[in-house]
Formats: sequence, structure tokens, C-alpha cells
Amino acid sequence: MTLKAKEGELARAQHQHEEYRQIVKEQFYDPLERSVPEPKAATSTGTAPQSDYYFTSYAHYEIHEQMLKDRVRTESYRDFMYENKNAFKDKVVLDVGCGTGILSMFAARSGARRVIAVDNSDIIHSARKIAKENGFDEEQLTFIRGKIEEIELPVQTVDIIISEWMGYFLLFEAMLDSVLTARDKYLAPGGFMAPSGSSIHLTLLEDEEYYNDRYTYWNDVYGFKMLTMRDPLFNEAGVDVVDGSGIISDSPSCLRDFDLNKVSSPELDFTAPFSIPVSRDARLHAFVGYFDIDFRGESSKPVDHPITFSTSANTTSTHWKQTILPLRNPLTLEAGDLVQGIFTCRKGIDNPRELDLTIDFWVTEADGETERVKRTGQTYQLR
Ligand SMILES: C[S@@+](CC[C@H](N)C(=O)[O-])C[C@H]1O[C@@H](n2cnc3c(N)ncnc32)[C@H](O)[C@@H]1O
Repeated sequence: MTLKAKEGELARAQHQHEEYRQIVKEQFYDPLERSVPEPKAATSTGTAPQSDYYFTSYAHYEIHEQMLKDRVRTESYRDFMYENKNAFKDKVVLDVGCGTGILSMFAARSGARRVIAVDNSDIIHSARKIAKENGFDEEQLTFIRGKIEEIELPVQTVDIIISEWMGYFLLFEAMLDSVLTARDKYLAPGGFMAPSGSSIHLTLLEDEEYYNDRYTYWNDVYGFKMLTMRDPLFNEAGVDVVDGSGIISDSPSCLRDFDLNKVSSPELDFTAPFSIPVSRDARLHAFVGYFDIDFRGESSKPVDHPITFSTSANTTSTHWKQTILPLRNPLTLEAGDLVQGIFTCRKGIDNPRELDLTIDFWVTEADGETERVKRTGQTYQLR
């Protein structure tokens, strides 16, 4: 297998992540509750209804253990706050979706005057106890249970909003919409979001072994065709750790770059052209999507020590892995070819926490004109 976890210690994290995916999947596909509420759906109580599996899934401690152990993720937030204490000193900070309260405690330790930590999952009860265990009082670190869209904060405005809202392919789970609602309601002029930027990228993968194992396998199962099993897989976005050596382009295409201090919810559904040069002769088995994150503070007044991290296949793996979009018909490409196309990303129609992805693509020679592969298209669901 060339598509595999890059480090031994990742195996356990991957296993936990599969459990997490399962939980997220169940919350969407529980036979008794097939639809998930709109992220912004209002309830009169302001607390999670029993049926809201999204928040129930975040009550399980394993999900939080897995996120905390993702060091690329957690240390990026920590380093941003600890290395820019001057930006946090005496500030009022809002933590949207505090989970165990880890980001809130980083902010408090960085000198924030007050941190307001909000979560609509039962995990907030543990967060409150954890803060107490670590000597924070409710004045400095205030916990509020509820959906950020529905609760009222004890302050009119905040100086900084921190949140870890990212899902697979950045936008899965649609939590960013909630964070943007909080930004528009509470962020004071001159305040900033952490992270402040995020971008989605697309690149090309050759991995015969993975492709055969996952897709070609169904062509002959103990002497029987099972294309019925195989074909739906071509419309599913996979989530897996990709071995960077299978990436066949040195120049991935940036599909979208979001300034989180400014972007609006409707802009999270997007269509983007792409052009990806092939760097060596290879078979193209799949497109691969991933995202990058950066922490810079307010655009006009960047912090002294910006922090960035990537979820690409060429860096230390994170619990987000990479998103794999398999080709129904793998292609033989030559170094210098250009894989061009149009990529569309939309919230799922039935379930807005899922993503519907479409790729229309064609291949030309290096001149960008001479056609090598005719325009074709595939659609995928990330769920
Ligand atoms: C990805 S976890 C991050 C947890 C924690 N901040 C960390 O970094 O470990 C996202 C958390 O946000 C909460 N959450 C998601 N949407 C929310 C909303 N609209 N209102 C309040 N909490 C929300 C979830 O319950 C979950 O605990």
C-alpha cells in the first residue's frame, strides 16, 4: 500500500478518527432521524434538542481526545496565542465551540481579561470542571451552554473570536457558518478572527495499489462481478491519508482563499476554475483536496508572529487527512500536461452539513490548448 498512515503513532489516531466519522455519519443517517437540523435552526429553549445528533456526538470524550492529540492542530492554536501575547493582553475573547475549553485556557494564559466559552454539547460541563481544576474563576473564563446563534453573551462585543470549526475538505460540518454569525454579531471594529484565513487546494494522485484495492477489487470478487458495489464509490469522496510520493503535481491549484475576517456564508458555496500541471509521466487515479490555515490577526494590523499549518499530503498528517475524489476512468498523463477544469462545492441539499462536490475537467498539452483528454465530469458527496 502506498496510501497509508505515514507514522506508526498515526494508526491509533486514524482508528479513532474512523469512529468519529462513524458517529458523524450516524448522526446524519440514523434511520429514526434521517434529517439533521439546519446549522442555524432555532429552538425556543436555546439548548440542544435530544434529536440533534451533531451536538450529541461532540459530548463523547474520544472525539475531544483525538482533536487534542492532533498536535499540528492544537499546537498551532497554542503557538499563535502564546507567541502573540501582546495581541491577547486585556482582551475579551469569544471561543465558539469550546469543547474541553483548551483554546479558552490558551487565551486566558495569554493574558485575555475575559474569555467567554460557548458550546452546545454536554462537553461544556467537563470544560467548566477542567477550568476549575486549573484555577480559572468564572469571571475570567465564563462558560455558556447553547448554540452561538441563539444565546446572548454577557457582553456587547468581543475583541477576538477563536474557534476550531474546520471539517474534512475544510467545510464539512458547516460549522463555519455559525462562527461567521458570531463574528457579524459580536466582533468589535478592529477585532480579529483566529484563524484569520483558510484556503482549499486541489492536486493529482497516482496510486495504483489503493485504486485497485478500493475500486478495481469489485470487478472480480471470487469470480463474480460486483459493479453494483463499485459504482456508487465513484460518487463518494473518500477521507484517507495520502502518501505524498503519489502526488504527481508540484503546483496544486488553490480553489478558494477565505479571509475569515470578511467572508460571508453564501461565499462558502463556490465554483472555481483550476489548472494543475503534471510534473511526471503517471497515471491519474484521483484528485486530492486539502486545506491550509493561517493565523495573522487583523488584516490591517497583523500580529508579530503569524502561524500557519497545512493538511496537505506532503506535511505531517492531521486528523483531517486528505479528501480523495477517485476517477471512474484513470488517465495516462505525461509530464507537462495540464489538468484543467471547474470545481464546484456546495452544501448538501438534504443535509447542509454534508458537501456536494463536482469536477468538470479536461487535459491539454503544456500549451494549454492541444486537447489530450476530452472534457468529462464527476460528482461526489462528502458525507
Ligand atoms: C471541532 S470541535 C472543537 C472543540 C475545541 N474548541 C477544541 O479545539 O478542541 C467543535 C465544537 O463546537 C461545538 N459547536 C459546533 N457548532 C456550534 C454552535 N453553533 N454553537 C455552539 N457550539 C457549537 C461542538 O459541539 C464542538 O464541541
